[in-house]
Amino acid sequence: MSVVAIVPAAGRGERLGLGLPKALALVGGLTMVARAVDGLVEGGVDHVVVAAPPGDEDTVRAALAHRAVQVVPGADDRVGSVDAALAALPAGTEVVLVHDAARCLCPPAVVRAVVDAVRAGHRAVVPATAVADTLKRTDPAGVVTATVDRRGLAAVQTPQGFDVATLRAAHERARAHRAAGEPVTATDDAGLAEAMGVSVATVPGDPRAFKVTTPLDLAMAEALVTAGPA
Ligand SMILES: Nc1ccn([C@@H]2O[C@H](COP(=O)(O)OP(=O)(O)OP(=O)(O)O)[C@@H](O)[C@H]2O)c(=O)n1
Ligand SMILES: C[C@](O)(CO)[C@H](O)COP(=O)(O)O
Repeated sequence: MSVVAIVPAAGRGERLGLGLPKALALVGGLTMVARAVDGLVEGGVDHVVVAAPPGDEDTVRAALAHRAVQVVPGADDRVGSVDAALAALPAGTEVVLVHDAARCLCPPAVVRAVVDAVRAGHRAVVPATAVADTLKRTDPAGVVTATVDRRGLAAVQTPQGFDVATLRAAHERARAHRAAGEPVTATDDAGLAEAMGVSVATVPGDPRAFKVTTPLDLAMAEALVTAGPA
């Protein structure tokens, strides 16, 4: 059974603020996109398709030197970037993972757990962690209006895994909504599958699979790599 990973890496990294696409930022001397791809391959993925910032495809290819990956131009948002990579999936793909380049320290064990759960028959699988903070709703002025019961809530990471037909159908549906002028509000691929009524299973996530979003996250990633395997 062929396992292919799509790596959305086309974001501009505005919140990181380095003036370069986030996937090309270095963590321990290696780009985030290269670290993300290496973790996927170590986790048993057979082939990787990377969605690069349009115009930066060659830079991303150079960052991935010696790795057998396909690089395609991404799009204006994450859903579009994943959709662009989906169009490039090789024939014979059965399990497909979608994994943020920005979650570059995700342990290979999480990748394996997601793949195993799809192979076990789940159409959609996400790594999930417990929510540690108390959650509040606020009004536009920032005043708390309610405390949210966090029991039963989970923070969801990537890689997210799907049987290929499910992910294709979810993105076809999103594309059709967009073509009809309707907004697509899902912030992850599992959300697109949920919108079609697909049941999404969870496997345990890992704190090291955190998304590098801000300069503090980058400093934490650097510190983790310097500290070595935990
Ligand atoms: N048009 C986009 C936007 C995001 N992504 C990817 O989706 C993942 C999660 O996105 P995020 O962390 O929000 O990255 P950025 O969009 O780069 O962040 P920012 O909003 O700060 O610019 C990242 O690996 C990013 O490269 C993508 O492939 N295409
Ligand atoms: C896909 C994701 O990483 C799952 O937690 C997350 O939704 C991406 O969010 P962003 O809006 O692209 O930062």
